[in-house]
Amino acid sequence: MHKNITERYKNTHDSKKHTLQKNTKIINISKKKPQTFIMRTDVVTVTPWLSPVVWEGTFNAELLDSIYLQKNISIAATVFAVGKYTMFLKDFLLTAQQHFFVGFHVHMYVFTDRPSEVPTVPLRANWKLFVRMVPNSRRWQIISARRMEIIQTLIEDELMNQTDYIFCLDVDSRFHGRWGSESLGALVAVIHPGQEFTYDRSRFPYERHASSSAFIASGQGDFYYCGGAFGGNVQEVLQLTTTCRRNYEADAAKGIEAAWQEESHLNRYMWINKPTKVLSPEYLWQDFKAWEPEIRLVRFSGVVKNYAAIRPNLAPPTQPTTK
Ligand SMILES: CC(=O)N[C@H]1[C@@H](OP(=O)(O)OP(=O)(O)OC[C@H]2O[C@@H](n3ccc(=O)[nH]c3=O)[C@H](O)[C@@H]2O)O[C@H](CO)[C@H](O)[C@@H]1O
Ligand SMILES: [Mn+2]
Repeated sequence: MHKNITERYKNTHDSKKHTLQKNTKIINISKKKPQTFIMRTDVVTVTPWLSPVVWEGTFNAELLDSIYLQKNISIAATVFAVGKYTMFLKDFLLTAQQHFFVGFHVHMYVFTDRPSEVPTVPLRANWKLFVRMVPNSRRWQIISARRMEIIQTLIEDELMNQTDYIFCLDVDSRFHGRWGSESLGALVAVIHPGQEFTYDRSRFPYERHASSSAFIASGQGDFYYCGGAFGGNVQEVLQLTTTCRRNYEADAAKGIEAAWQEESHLNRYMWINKPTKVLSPEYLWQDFKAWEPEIRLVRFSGVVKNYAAIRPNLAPPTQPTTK
């Protein structure tokens, strides 16, 4: 791996001025793209547990691709389109072709109760699309939360030892910019766009009832992460989905549903098991929000939708958040 990278960049080095020690694995690319290494100072770029927080301007996409392409990795993605949400599939899939892991092996899993409504879109050469049946439900909360169980089963039955990474994405969204190898990590969370990333954590809409297994006490927690995009390697995402599913079901058996369903359980999980990579809200913005000054590029964004028209039961979110 290092040999090829070194070769790729060796022409950019002035070997007389920058002599690398024999066999060194440190590659001096700062001469080629110095701007890559001027860290952003307007945003958090590393967590207190030393995981990177990925923003435009903090990474070299070409270098990262050259590292990961050599590994011949495969990436699975899941997207659920149950009931009327099939209307979002076309734009989701078309824009994913343009921006999501371009050049990599991508296996896209579409879960739906209406397979006849899955649009036919031209696929890139190294893409595969799989359509899987799932039941509908009378409550959108259950459709959303059951994703954890279905992803757990998918990994157990099909992806383990076959696929390297998986990302689990909301369908009511479109890609607008690169989402690629910079996002890869063992356990990957995305900072929720609706929660101003500068907020005090006491204002985050974590589940605040101690009776729920998604409970996070006031003063605790790191970031508020979104349920609409998360991922990692298949082993880690199996742990995550298994735990969130178990906790969601344990709550349900007690008649409890956390404030934001599986998103609340995901936040609890990510607080206990720190993500090894955190993606900025560039990786899930919302179309109705103006870009904040910190947002230099929106990569993936939720479309504006009429909740009452497309959800099987009611209703816009009732919580006092910007979700
Ligand atoms: C941006 C973001 O992080 N959004 C999260 C947020 O609300 P959202 O308002 O984004 O939730 P949503 O309506 O998009 O539902 C989540 C997802 O469930 C699927 N779906 C839902 C309803 C339905 O009738 N059919 C269907 O297929 C679909 O893939 C959708 O994208 O909170 C939800 C749980 O409270 C989820 O955690 C969402 O991911
Ligand atoms: Mn959504």
